[in-house]
Amino acid sequence: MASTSDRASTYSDEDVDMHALTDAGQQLVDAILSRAPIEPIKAMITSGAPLWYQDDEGISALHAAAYVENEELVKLLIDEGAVWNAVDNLHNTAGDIALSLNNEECYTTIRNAGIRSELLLSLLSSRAPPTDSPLSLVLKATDTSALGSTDAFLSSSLQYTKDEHGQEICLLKVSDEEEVGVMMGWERDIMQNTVQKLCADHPNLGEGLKVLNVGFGLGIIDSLFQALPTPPAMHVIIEPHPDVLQHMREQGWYDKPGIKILEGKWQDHIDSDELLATGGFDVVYTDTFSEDYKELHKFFGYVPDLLAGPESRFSFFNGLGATNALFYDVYTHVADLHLADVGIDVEWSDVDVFEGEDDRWGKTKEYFAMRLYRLPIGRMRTL
Ligand SMILES: C[S@@+](CC[C@H](N)C(=O)[O-])C[C@H]1O[C@@H](n2cnc3c(N)ncnc32)[C@H](O)[C@@H]1O
Repeated sequence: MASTSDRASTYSDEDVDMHALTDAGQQLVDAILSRAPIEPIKAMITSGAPLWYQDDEGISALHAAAYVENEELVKLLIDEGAVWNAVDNLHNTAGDIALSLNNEECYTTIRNAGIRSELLLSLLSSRAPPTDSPLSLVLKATDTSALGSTDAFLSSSLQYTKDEHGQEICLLKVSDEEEVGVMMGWERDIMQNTVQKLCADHPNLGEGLKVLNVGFGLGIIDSLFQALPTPPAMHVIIEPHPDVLQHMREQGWYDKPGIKILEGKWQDHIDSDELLATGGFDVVYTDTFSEDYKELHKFFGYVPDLLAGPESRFSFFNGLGATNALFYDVYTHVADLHLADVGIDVEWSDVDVFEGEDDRWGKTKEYFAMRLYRLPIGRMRTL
């Protein structure tokens, strides 16, 4: 058996400090799970028990407080700097636990902490923090694969094909083993509902709307715009991917009347004279790929200049964070607040994207795990 002095020589001071910290973190989690009174818990936090600690199952103090549904403690932990978006080994945040227990107060406290933190990060990143700042982790695309980097995506090849249900799909080959759907047929309902809400009662529908769509993909939304009772008077599509442009050529999109295709990224065209000379659009929609929230936020800043007037409408594919209920809710609220900042008020509605077909789209649908899609329709606020 090793003597105390042997052990002391085996561990460095840093190891001992780390052990002391993780012990204190574990004691805090255990105390919360055993519903200890709040005063001793406060004392543990004051004496340095780390709120970032997660046990072998990934449970943090905040997860524990959500499990025991202690609203006061959830507030205290958030105020003390608990990490709102830490996930346990089952990929659940504390907010997901509160949601599964129907505890609205705990859930809202954690969700609002997420919204505050994302708004702060976005403010900081708009003032250009160093690119390696840990602060911009959530808003910055750290993924340099074709899934998270536009440059890598644009130099990867895409394949238009049909799935086993006969639906057209557009696939991106990420590696020899993995293919990801850039656009899948299950999104058709979302696109249909979006076009309905953007166009059906638009006062200019009868004379043909002026439409701008960013990102062609399968052309689902563009085909729906073309199928309106009066086809658009002007229909501009911005698309950068060479394989998508080739597909558009093969499908005759370049020859359709009223269609103008701007080849390139929206970032290349958005403040060009060509777009601004249109005098504004009745409808603007954007649904790109491999871009993070920061790019969408930038796009929001151009929308007021793109819209023709108070009847004009804007929508975007609201898919960020949609692998997790809390993240999806946070991104939806952050988008709502950022659009309000540029003078656009959003009406949200729900589209049920499952309709009892949970596994119909298999792995390719993993990026959208929510049952309800939150559909945004924005309009310029009138004074
Ligand atoms: C998900 S698909 C759009 C699907 C489309 N809404 C539909 O109804 O079929 C995304 C498209 O955005 C394009 N894209 C990616 N980055 C872009 C960018 N920066 N500017 C414009 N389009 C972009 C992709 O090449 C792809 O064609």
